[in-house]
Amino acid sequence: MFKSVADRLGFPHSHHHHSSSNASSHPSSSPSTSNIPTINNGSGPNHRTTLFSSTSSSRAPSRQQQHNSSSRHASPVSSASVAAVQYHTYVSRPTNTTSMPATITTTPRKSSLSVSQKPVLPPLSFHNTRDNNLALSMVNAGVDLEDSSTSRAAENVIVTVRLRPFSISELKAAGREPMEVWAVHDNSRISYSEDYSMRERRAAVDYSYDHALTGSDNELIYNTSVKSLVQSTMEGFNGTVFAYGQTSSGKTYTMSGTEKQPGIISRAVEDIFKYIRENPEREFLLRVSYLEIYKESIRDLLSPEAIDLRIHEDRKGGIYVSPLKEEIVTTPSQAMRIIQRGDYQRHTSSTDYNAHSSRSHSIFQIVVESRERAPTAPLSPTGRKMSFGQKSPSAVRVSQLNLIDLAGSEKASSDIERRKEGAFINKSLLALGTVISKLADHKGTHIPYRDSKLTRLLQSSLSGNARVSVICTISPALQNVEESHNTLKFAARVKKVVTKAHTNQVMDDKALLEKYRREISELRAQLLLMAAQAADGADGGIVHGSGQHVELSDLLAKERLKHEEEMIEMNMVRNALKERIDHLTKLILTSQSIDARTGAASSGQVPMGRYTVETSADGSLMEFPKEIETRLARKDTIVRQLQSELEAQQEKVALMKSVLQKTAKGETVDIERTLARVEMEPREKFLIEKRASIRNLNGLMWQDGATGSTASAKRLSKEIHPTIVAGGDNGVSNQVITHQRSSSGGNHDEGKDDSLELLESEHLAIDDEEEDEDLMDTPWNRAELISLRQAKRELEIVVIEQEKKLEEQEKKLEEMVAFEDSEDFKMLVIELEEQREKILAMEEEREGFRATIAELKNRIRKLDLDRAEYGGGAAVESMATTFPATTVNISSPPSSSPSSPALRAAATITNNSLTAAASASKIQQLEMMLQQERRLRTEERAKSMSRIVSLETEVTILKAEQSVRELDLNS
Ligand SMILES: Nc1ncnc2c1ncn2[C@@H]1O[C@H](COP(=O)(O)OP(=O)(O)OP(=O)(O)O)[C@@H](O)[C@H]1O
Repeated sequence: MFKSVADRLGFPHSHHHHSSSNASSHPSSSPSTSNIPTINNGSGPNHRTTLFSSTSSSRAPSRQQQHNSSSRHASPVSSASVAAVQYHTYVSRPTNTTSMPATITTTPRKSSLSVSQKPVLPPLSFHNTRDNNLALSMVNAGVDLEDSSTSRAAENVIVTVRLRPFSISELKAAGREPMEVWAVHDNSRISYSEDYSMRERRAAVDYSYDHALTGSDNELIYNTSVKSLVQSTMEGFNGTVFAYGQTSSGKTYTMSGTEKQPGIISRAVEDIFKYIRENPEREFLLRVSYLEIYKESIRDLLSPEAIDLRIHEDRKGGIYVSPLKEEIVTTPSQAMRIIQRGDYQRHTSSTDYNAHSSRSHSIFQIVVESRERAPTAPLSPTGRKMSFGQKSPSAVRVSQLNLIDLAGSEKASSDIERRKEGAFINKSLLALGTVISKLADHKGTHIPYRDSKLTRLLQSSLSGNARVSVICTISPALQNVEESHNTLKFAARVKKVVTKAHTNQVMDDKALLEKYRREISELRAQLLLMAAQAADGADGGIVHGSGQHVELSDLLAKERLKHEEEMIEMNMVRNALKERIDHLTKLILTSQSIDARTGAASSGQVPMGRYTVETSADGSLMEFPKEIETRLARKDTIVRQLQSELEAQQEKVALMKSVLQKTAKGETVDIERTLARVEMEPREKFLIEKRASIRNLNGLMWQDGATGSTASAKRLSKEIHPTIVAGGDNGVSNQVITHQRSSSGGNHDEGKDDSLELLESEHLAIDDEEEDEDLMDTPWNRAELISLRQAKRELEIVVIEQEKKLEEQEKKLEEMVAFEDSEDFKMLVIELEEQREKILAMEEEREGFRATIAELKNRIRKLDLDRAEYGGGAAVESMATTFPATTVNISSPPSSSPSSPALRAAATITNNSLTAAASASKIQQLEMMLQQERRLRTEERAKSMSRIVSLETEVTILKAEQSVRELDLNS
């Protein structure tokens, strides 16, 4: 975060300092006059030397630098007045100019400088590359080459105290009427409330700040305390905003806010883009980084896996963190997404005091590069001279905005881990307090920035070249009064710290804006050069005399071919160049591009891809966009592969699950077939992918032919499909298309197999050594072409194999489908239905029998009971009604009944027992019959069941095959 910026902004490590503060934040002091900035007319210490130059000048110029140096430029006093200054020239001035103090003005805005205030420059002259470093060192020494670097007047840190409302838990703890400890007056003073000082008998206190605010309105706090600082960041001055205060006092609420009350960070981001929109005369490049200091170690919130982030200091005293990821942003939403990503990584936990307590200090940084927009240079075929006569581009202004959410100080926590974190937090806040006290003293004593990572990182801002706004948050609760009072004291001390921001101008490759613009220009020039060459070629520049008949015409044909091949290559290069130009142009923001992009965003388009910049250990930007892009692309491919693999696995699991469920339900499933189906799907996908890549390869080889170079296309096609092309002199592309269609499947005409086989054998037979030497001599990269062909061949073979397999499967399926349509199948289904009905009927019958048996058993039991109690007459009677025929036979005729009651009784008993015995045997007989019947039924039922099962199996198989077939057809 501080790396390249600090590097760029280079603050010396001097323990300087500041003009005395006029802050009057002392207890019981009268309202402050601190808002009036100290005016420093430039006699103050000039402690900025921009690091850029020092770093670059100390290095041997790289090839790129050497090359660029020819287009590096330092513009004169007023760029408009010297429109004739050439882009490739730079200004030379006597060396003593470098010792010239920066022009200091009391006007904060750079644009208000008048020409007369600037040092008078000697006439321009041309220089070699080495002189460029001189120009740079002047920038570093604070002398801007276009117009002098602008300084703001020295000013005190802007201090705002924010008293938040009672939280629900505080209200609960305090009962219905919590005591107001603090009273805010005139939006700038804060004192004990009368209530509190009377009840607690406390001596009155009265602090004055730039602003003292209450309530929950984040817009208000942004507008009063931060907005102007963001504005000046856009104008080229560094800005740092931090929230300081006890845990749960409202720092995160202030910096990040909520959905309804967006905090300072998102408002600043919005404002930055608004500024770009409203300033069409400049172009901008924004990049952001986000880090946290957790337990005294630094973590990159945008690249959490990065380890060993360290604070470095360059020779000029600039502080930076490395390695640290910076991402270029082109829309507010992109910036917000990055912040969200970082927030997600941040250490927060629930503590005794705050459910979402920030356990780390976080620093979000936006680096703003900007420059006056040069009118688009007319393109010249010679490239390097393209800017000749143009208005020279101005130097790049670089500034940074740091938005810092500190972790809150707290009393000992009940949780051990929290207590450990708390110790780190308190220690670094103590270090911050000490640094602030020393800075506020203005005694020039040693400032212990190195006591903590936090103070070390804030060193650049606190030691001078930044506008600083501190928001001190306090809780209204009685139990926090001591902590709140400490915060107010800290706020009063900070108020005394004075800083003096100045714009930082860079004319170096470290300003990405400059680098990208230059690259764009160079690419454009290359494009033009190519166009010119192409035009030359088209003019027939290859005709070498005439009259030598056959040999010459041969030569001519060869030359033409070569030329056409060169055209192919040029087309490719041109496309690559255009793409790169497009890409770089997108990164540079102008009011128009922002508008266009917002339009695109609102129509749901993604404006652009990710773009990151990394920093090397020495703080210089290592910018390998292409490498990063390829790395990202590679990563993306891997992710895609993994995703499709995952999907395939998930599908498998789902299928197996459904199979299991079916089996659990007792349904029959053919596991082998299901597995086969599962295995087949990825293969299908693979096949489709392979086909697509073959098409791409073909496309790559043909597309240039289509743009006019038919001869070379023919040659290429000959290389790849000799037999196909051999026959036809015209309609090459048609043939190719036909071939592609037949090989891309879906069309199963007779010719297909033949052509595929032909292709296969052909490819297998082709030997690279035998290839047309002429073609290989073309600008096409020989190795690349060979490997391209190799890849194509391999892919085609794979496709052929896969297609064969597919076809076999299709055949099988067709057979199955045919069977499904056949009479046999219909009969099977009918039979199945009949069997089902039979089983149902049998089951009903069985139920009837069961009822009868139950009835019989009941009666037997009753009979037995009757027999035991009364001899069983009633039972017999009831038996008689049930089985009349048997009863008649068993019972004796009524006429033979004995006359005497005793005899009659005896006879009845005998009769009854006889009847009972008879009916018992009858019952036994019946039961046997019943059992036999039951056995029969069971057997029959088992038979039907097994038949049903086998029929059902067959139906399941058929259905599965049907669906596989559908899948095939669909794919
Ligand atoms: N001005 C305010 N208006 C309304 N609610 C607020 C305000 N300030 C803070 N809060 C609420 O108080 C609670 C604590 O605030 P916050 O998390 O911002 O504290 P913090 O100082 O960041 O604490 P820590 O140092 O533990 O992270 C949150 O629920 C927050 O929404």
